[in-house]
Amino acid sequence: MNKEIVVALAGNPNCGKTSLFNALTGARQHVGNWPGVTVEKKEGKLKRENETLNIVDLPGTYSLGAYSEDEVVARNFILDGESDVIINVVDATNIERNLYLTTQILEINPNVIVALNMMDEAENKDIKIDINKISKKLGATVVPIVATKKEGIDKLIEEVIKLSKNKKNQGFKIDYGKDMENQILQVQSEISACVEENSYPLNWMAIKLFENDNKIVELIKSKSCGDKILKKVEDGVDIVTKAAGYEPEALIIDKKYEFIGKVTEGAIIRKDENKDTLTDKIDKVVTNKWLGIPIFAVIMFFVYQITMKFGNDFLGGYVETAFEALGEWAGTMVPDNMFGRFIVEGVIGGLGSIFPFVPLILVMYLLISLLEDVGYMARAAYVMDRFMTSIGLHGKTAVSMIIGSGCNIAGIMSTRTLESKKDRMVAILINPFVSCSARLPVYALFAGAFFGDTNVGPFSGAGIVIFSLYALGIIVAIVAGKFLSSTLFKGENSYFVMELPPYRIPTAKSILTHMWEKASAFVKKAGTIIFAVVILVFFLSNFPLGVEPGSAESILGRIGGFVAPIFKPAGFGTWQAGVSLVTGILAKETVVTTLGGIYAGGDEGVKLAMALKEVFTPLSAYAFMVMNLLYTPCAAALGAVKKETNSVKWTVFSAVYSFVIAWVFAVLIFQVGTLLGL
Ligand SMILES: Nc1nc2c(ncn2[C@@H]2O[C@H](COP(=O)(O)OP(=O)(O)OP(=O)(O)O)[C@@H](O)[C@H]2O)c(=O)[nH]1
Ligand SMILES: [Mg+2]
Repeated sequence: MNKEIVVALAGNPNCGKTSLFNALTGARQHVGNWPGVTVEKKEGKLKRENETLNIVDLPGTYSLGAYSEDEVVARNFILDGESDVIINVVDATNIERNLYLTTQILEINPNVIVALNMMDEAENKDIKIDINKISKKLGATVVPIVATKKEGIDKLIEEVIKLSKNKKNQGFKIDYGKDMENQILQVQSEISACVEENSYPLNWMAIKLFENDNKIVELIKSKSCGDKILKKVEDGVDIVTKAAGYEPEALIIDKKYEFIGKVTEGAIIRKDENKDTLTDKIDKVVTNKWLGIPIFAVIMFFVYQITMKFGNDFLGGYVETAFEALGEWAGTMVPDNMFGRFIVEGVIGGLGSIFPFVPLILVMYLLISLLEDVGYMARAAYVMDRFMTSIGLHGKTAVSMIIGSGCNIAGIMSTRTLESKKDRMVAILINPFVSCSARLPVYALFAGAFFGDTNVGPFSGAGIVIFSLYALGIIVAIVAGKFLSSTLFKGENSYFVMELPPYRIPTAKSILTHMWEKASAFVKKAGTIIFAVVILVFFLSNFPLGVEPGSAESILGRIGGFVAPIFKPAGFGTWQAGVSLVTGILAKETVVTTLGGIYAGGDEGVKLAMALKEVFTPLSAYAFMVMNLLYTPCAAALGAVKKETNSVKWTVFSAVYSFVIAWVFAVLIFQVGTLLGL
């Protein structure tokens, strides 16, 4: 049997690596039109005749001198020589800058095929590229592709297999000039004299030492004669600095760009370089200093309006009717005993209370992935970013918050792009305040019941309420972030300018893929954790045997009764609300299924929304929604906090401090509201 060919996909952020990965392997990894979407490596297989290619999608990186966790993943994979061939994905509209990484990769591993991606965009922009010329001067095969349309993929695979059978050992060398080369040689021989086994090419290690590359410096330090080598480097730095007028670190970068200049010279012809593109024109407005944030707010306002009107009132209505009919039908079919009630009240009542909200979640995801794929979300992150940097928070935090508005777990994971540990901790701890899609059903249920009939002009009152919660979540996150970073996580402000991708017309396929992903993720969640909670709630509300099912005397009632007093000052001190918040920690959707399960046990045919109107007022309902917005993250999100912080202490902190903040807000809203006579 043939050995698998390991192929790494490396390239700058947002150049289309994951799109290519999906095209090669048939996977459905998340693609998004902004930098930093992929934060960990993903593997997939591709079979071609009698070859098996093991393709590895890596996070994007501008260079191999990486600092943030996602970049380190890419860097280590390339440096550790784990791949037979590296496909270096290069954005054809931005070749010069992308080639900087290419030169770095080639220096460590000459087995590189350049996949010149986004050829369609280059064509649209009238960029003419002489591929042969570039390929020849670079000394690597260049294959033009369009990852999203699977163009050029076959040729690419062919070249990869060809190279894997005929691997190069050496071959790429940039001339750093006489003085520099001389010093590199000397350090090189110093290394070879005393470091017995070398994991990397000597020449490369010497260059990295002059580049002051952390990892290699550390590696050398760990050797017995490390100090001697580093002294040699230090001397070399002085000599080169004197001769060249500037430090080797800068000189090496310079020479790389000089090389890139030669590679691209006469091979790329651009038209109208100074003309403002449409992207520039739109950006002047949407990233405007004063208009940026209001525009973002207006867009999100409409997202929640459409979500409520179309997703909830329109589509959700059908699902609800279907489940009601199912419940009625099942009611006539099942025996009149515990089992029958389990089916009708437990399963259909419980799960049936959440399914009408599925279209709502999907519509929101549809809108968010549209905004993401078009490139707007990157602008939203950019304007929020500017604001957050201005109050002393790290920029990339905004990106993780925007990703968190789909799912906090993804948001928390995306903080891997933050370089400083302190910034990252802050970003992780505040992420759950940003409202995620799992909390939407809770809002939709309550906002629909209490504010559904109030319209403000053409706008849905429930939609406005939900938008206000989203905005509140972001504000609380920012304030908490400011607080944490000026108390527990004091540190230097790191500066970061976000790169804006061009606007792109999203493909129907990518949007549908997102939808499909979300829908199947939801079905999976409904079939596992949510279903488990539904069953648990049913049994706990029916035991001990002999009590009135779903009463305060049941086990469920007693658990709820135990926590309920805490929420009395917030206006929802019922055992039912209390217990739903407890189960909500398992998965936020189960707040709805728990209430559904409990109130389905009451009067025949009473709809959940009706039942809630008996026990909540609009004010206490709003306080309850705010509680849901801000309190303890769900178990899976806490799991992500644990994984990313690697600390039980901070995970517990995250669970507790958000609960306290949520409680304070809920109580304040209820008490102040009551004083105002609401
Ligand atoms: N027009 C066009 N768009 C493309 C092509 N390849 C990728 N894209 C788009 O470019 C954006 C980025 O694609 P990704 O595949 O997520 O890029 P990536 O390199 O994995 O990005 P990171 O994981 O953030 O580093 C998405 O909006 C894609 O739809 C292409 O060949 N042509
Ligand atoms: Mg990616």
